[in-house]
Amino acid sequence: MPERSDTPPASVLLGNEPGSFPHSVLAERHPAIISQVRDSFPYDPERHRALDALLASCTKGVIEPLPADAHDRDRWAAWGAEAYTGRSWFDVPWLWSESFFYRQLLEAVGYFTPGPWLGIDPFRPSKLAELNAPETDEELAALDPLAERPTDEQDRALLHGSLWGNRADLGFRLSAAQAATASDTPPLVSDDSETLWSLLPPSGTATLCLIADNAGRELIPDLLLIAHLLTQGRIGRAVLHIKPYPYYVSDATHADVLDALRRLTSAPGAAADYGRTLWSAITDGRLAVRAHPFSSAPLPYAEMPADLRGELATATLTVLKGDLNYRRLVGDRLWPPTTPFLDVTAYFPGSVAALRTLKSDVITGLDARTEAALVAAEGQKWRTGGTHALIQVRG
Ligand SMILES: O=P(O)(O)OC[C@H]1O[C@](O)(CO)[C@@H](O)[C@@H]1O
Repeated sequence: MPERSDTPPASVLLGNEPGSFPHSVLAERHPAIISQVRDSFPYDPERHRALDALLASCTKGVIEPLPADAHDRDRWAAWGAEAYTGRSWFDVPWLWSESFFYRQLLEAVGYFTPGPWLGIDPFRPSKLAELNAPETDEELAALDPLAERPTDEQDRALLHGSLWGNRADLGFRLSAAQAATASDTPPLVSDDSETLWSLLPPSGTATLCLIADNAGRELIPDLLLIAHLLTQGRIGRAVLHIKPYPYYVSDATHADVLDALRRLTSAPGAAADYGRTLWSAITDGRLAVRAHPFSSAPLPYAEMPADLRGELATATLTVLKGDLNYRRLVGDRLWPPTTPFLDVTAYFPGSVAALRTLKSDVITGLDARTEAALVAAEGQKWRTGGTHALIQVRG
């Protein structure tokens, strides 16, 4: 059972308010993603017809059921599909709507259907383009001078690399944390990194669960951070939670982990050392990769199943990456920004940290002065622009 919190729940975000960010995601972003997917591979007419049907459904229609023989139909029923089928995508919880959209998109392209498209990730071309971009080379080259710096600087740079990587911007250059935003408000709106480091002393015994977000230029710095923590003895073991199937365009799957590892091991200089550290940690069991079905559930983590709760309870620290995981961690609700992070995560089965750039309206744990400065400088744009970030920890 979740631990009690005295904070009354705020309203769950829906997508039915024109002009709001959730509405724009459903009304504009989802159709654009369907177009992008159409162009990613030479899909056959049947796949195009299924994409046409999904486009009509998600813009003007209602939520359709999964096929009767879908392998995960019962799971989605337990996650709410029975209650939401037949309703407008805009009138059910936004988190649910968005998550089910990606499930139906995979249905449309035959990802789960025996045949030629089985297991073909429609987002793989864009993920690979990002992984192989010259910017990634530059960012990996920055690891060479970093290797000469004192350990505490490396700690900080790699933590910030993982944090800002969520903006698809590897930030392990030491200046990243000071980079100015458009309004000159601080890039980090909340910074509990000292608590985070205090939870991982270099004793070699800690277990880290890292619940990953995006592939490519976010996953690379996540992996670098894990390699660094293992090398420094701040952790003895890590479990990397990834998605069981392609999700939210760029979310990391096991194939993406393997692509990222190969990218590291084939790079020149220090990057390859990190790659080899990770490769041997996987082969000797110090780094495990796990694709729990709940990783792509349309539900907050407060509703996580008992097996996952048990697993996270044994971790020294669980780090959740990214915006979507943050929404799921604190509940996808329009909290007053000063709602204590400790209250809304009181249910979590162990120490937990969020590393997130701000890309949706949900926010907790701000002090009143920070919130006032952000609003004065940017109105409400700071919530969704991706130019601000946070490190929040419940020890
Ligand atoms: O990759 P991240 O950081 O989880 O961000 C994904 C975010 O993108 C959106 O899908 C649309 O902007 C948000 O709903 C979601 O929170």
